[in-house]
Amino acid sequence: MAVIEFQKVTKSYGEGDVLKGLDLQVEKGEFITLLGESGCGKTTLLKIINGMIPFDTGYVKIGGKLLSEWNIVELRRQIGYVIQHIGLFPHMTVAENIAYVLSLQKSPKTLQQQKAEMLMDLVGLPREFMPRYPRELSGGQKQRVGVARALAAEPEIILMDEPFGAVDERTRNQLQEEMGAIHRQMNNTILFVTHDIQEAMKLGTRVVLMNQGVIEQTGTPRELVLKPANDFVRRFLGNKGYLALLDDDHVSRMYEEALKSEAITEEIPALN
Ligand SMILES: Nc1ncnc2c1ncn2[C@@H]1O[C@H](COP(=O)(O)OP(=O)(O)OP(=O)(O)O)[C@@H](O)[C@H]1O
Repeated sequence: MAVIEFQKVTKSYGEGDVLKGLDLQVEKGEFITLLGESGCGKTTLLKIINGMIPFDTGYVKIGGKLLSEWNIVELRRQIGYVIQHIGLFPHMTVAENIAYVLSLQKSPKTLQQQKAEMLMDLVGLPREFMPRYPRELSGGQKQRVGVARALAAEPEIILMDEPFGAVDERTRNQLQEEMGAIHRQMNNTILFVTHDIQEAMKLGTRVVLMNQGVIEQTGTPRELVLKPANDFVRRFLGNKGYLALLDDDHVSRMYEEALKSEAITEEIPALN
């Protein structure tokens, strides 16, 4: 059973449809990267999932249950949400921010403390940061707290909207590595919005490439590059898709082999 299911979903903010009959099924444990140009509807899709934006027609199921049947507060507590400017609570310490959902659930203080410690280790934050306030953290550290906070209630689904867009490149790379490791360890279902091809290719077990409210292609990074569904995909990825794949040693080796094999050489996009 799909954890998230969209069937012919449309959404308009007034003029024209921003989502145009979108179908998407996400299985448990997938790391989906939602890729596409600014304004193509990525954030809208994401916010429909946690009920922050209503849709017009079609249906959406979360955990097999129609969105309309969910108690929205309960739903949101089961879905972690991480955004670019993370919105940590400024008057709460790092530990309190991380344990926020647990405190709402009235879980015992000792458990909150243990959970916060475990999550700080997981996202690579030194424990001595626990009593600090958000204003005393760097951008990358704030994002780590944001990720830890989103993980605290052990949500099945985590939505991430350009979470690493505002940090420097080195920190961004580190955060990407860590997110990949967290996903491998926790095996939750992640939907991650980005307009950065490199990031989408690096993180996604499956990439969903959107364009003006429709999905042009979904597939593994490799499938998108080797078997682009249409000219849009081919143009969008261009050399960047190919080069992003080459960043991964393993895929790079597969490519070397593929380049030697006449059978699929033609499917590899030209590098000029
Ligand atoms: N509340 C709103 N009212 C009116 N139009 C909106 C609203 N929110 C989004 N839109 C429009 O809907 C379209 C899709 O927006 P959305 O934020 O989903 O795109 P996106 O792919 O996430 O873009 P970006 O990468 O720039 O964040 C855009 O044209 C945007 O201007």
